[in-house]
Amino acid sequence: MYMRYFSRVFSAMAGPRPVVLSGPSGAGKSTLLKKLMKEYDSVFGFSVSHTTRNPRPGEENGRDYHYVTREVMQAGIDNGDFIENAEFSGNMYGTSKAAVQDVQAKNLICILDIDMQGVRNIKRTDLNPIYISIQPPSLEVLEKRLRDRKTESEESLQRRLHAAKVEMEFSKEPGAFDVIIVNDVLEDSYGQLRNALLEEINKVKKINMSS
Ligand SMILES: Nc1ncnc2c1ncn2[C@@H]1O[C@H](COP(=O)(O)OP(=O)(O)OP(=O)(O)O)[C@@H](O)[C@H]1O
Ligand SMILES: Nc1nc2c(ncn2[C@@H]2O[C@H](COP(=O)(O)O)[C@@H](O)[C@H]2O)c(=O)[nH]1
Repeated sequence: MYMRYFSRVFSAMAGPRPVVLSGPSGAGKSTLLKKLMKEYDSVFGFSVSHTTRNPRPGEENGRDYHYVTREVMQAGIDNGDFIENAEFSGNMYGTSKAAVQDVQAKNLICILDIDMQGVRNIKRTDLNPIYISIQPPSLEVLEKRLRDRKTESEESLQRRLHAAKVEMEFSKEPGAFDVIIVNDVLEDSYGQLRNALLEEINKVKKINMSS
């Protein structure tokens, strides 16, 4: 009930439509969204999620994630601070209301990088984002990318590959996503992502120019 009320407040603010990027771990979501935010730094803002997983080398608290303990995360969830949350590969993840609000307050397009549980939960709110699925060319390519990234233990990698099969099936459900991008050649995929968002990008640019 409260979640719906809060979401309605978001919609009523009538800023640009948020964007949800989802798809299997290792498909290339962060790679693509980093390119997008580099090219359009005054157009997009990243919704910084909370997670209980440890930071990877190069990741920064408050920029990539808010790294918290299970106790802190659970307390936030119980307090109603999150729009959605999920358990993924042995860790908790969630989008706080503040994370989205911070971006929307700047009139930027808010990008959420979330798993399929997050997509299902966001669909129950009035956030009304554009849903984009980033898919790998195949499970074999995905495994190679995840192994080459060298961020996962063998156990975590196997969990992520298992989840990936479910995520790949989910993307085929009618109406699950507005756009599906198979991330094979990075520049091609990036072009498709940019095209899919061009209308929203131009809206924000226009608003920024007139203010
Ligand atoms: N088109 C591509 N061709 C080759 N390698 C790619 C391509 N896109 C991404 N990669 C590489 O694949 C790996 C996984 O990409 P990335 O970390 O962006 O995936 P992700 O979907 O954000 O994963 P996670 O959900 O686990 O954060 C990275 O090492 C990245 O450099
Ligand atoms: N439901 C949510 N999923 C999230 C959130 N933040 C990230 N994610 C997804 O988790 C997996 C793993 O991410 P990683 O950084 O550990 O590789 C990936 O699919 C992300 O999209 C969130 O707030 N909610």
